Amino acid sequence: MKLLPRIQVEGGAEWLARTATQCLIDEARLSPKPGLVDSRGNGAHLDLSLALMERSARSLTPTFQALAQQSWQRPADISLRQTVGRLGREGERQMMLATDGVNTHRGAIWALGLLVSAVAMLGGAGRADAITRTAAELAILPDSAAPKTFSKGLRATHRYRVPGAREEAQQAFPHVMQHALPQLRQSRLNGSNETHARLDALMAIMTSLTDTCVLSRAGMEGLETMQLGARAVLQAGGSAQPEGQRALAELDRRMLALNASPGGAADLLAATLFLDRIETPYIAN
Ligand SMILES: CC(C)(COP(=O)(O)OP(=O)(O)OC[C@H]1O[C@@H](n2cnc3c(N)ncnc32)[C@H](O[C@H]2O[C@H](COP(=O)(O)OP(=O)(O)OP(=O)(O)O)[C@@H](O)[C@H]2O)[C@@H]1O)[C@@H](O)C(=O)NCCC(=O)NCCS
Ligand SMILES: Nc1ncnc2[nH]cnc12
Repeated sequence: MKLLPRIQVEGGAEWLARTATQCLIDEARLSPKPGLVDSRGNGAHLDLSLALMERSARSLTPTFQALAQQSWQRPADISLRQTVGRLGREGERQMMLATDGVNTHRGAIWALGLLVSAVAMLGGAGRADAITRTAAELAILPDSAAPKTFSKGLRATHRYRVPGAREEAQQAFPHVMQHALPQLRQSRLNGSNETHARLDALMAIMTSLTDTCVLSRAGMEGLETMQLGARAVLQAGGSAQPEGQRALAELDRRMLALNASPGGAADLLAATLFLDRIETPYIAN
């Protein structure tokens, strides 16, 4: 009997890590995604492939597991923020080792890492709104050990005066909670299959995210192309409809012509799939 809490932590952490990894793999395989790596190919990327994305996702399971173990039933305070930051950076190192130095999942480690920690902080369960609020409590705490380097994302948020990955988490993931999760579930209710429902959820994120990957590669023209194109897909009834499929193919063509890839939106789709599974775990296993 005395061992039960320990078993709960270990079993819960292992399940959360496996689920987070699977959501990264599901996101990578989902097709057709505009500009992104998917089952068809490399999208706008010269240095990425589906095999590399999957290898990267698998390299992150121990990071997610450690995040869950260390966060179990702990409050959002500086001590936990430091632990999560250290584990997140160690995860980035593992990812770079697995990919020979290609940045596949930096934004995903941030978003899913915070969400895995938040579920654990809540004792291994919880509704999506409580989880994202808890993740935000952690994300707004100062990261004293952060390197003082200027990342591509930071440069884009300053240049275009827009929010990026940091703000998305600090605001409790509005693109997941207000756009992607409702769209995922509405498309399922409308009778769409899982692939179309997930593509629609991705479109819902892309209608308004200021994705710093797109901004870095293709500027404001790329961002507007992404947002307008995603709106056109949803206005045509979504990716299950022939007109929506035509709009999606057109968006893919335009994103490739601009060398634009919405890596941040892809990360938030993985985060959406994760929260969806936490709320309905029978889908996952
Ligand atoms: C706070 C951090 C997220 C650091 O953020 P920052 O903006 O300073 O740094 P970036 O390195 O740019 O990483 C941000 C990544 O987040 C994704 N993203 C972009 N826009 C948004 C958005 N609006 N909302 C949410 N997420 C967003 C995106 O990740 C994806 O793209 C990556 C590939 O990007 P890039 O390297 O630019 O690649 P290419 O365009 O292909 O480059 P080239 O080929 O042209 O060279 C890929 O990783 C996707 O995941 C952004 O890149 C956070 O990372 C941090 O502080 N971490 C420290 C550790 C920590 O505290 N962790 C705690 C939780 S575990
Ligand atoms: N499918 C994908 N393609 C390119 N970059 C990504 N970042 C996260 N998922 C991605």
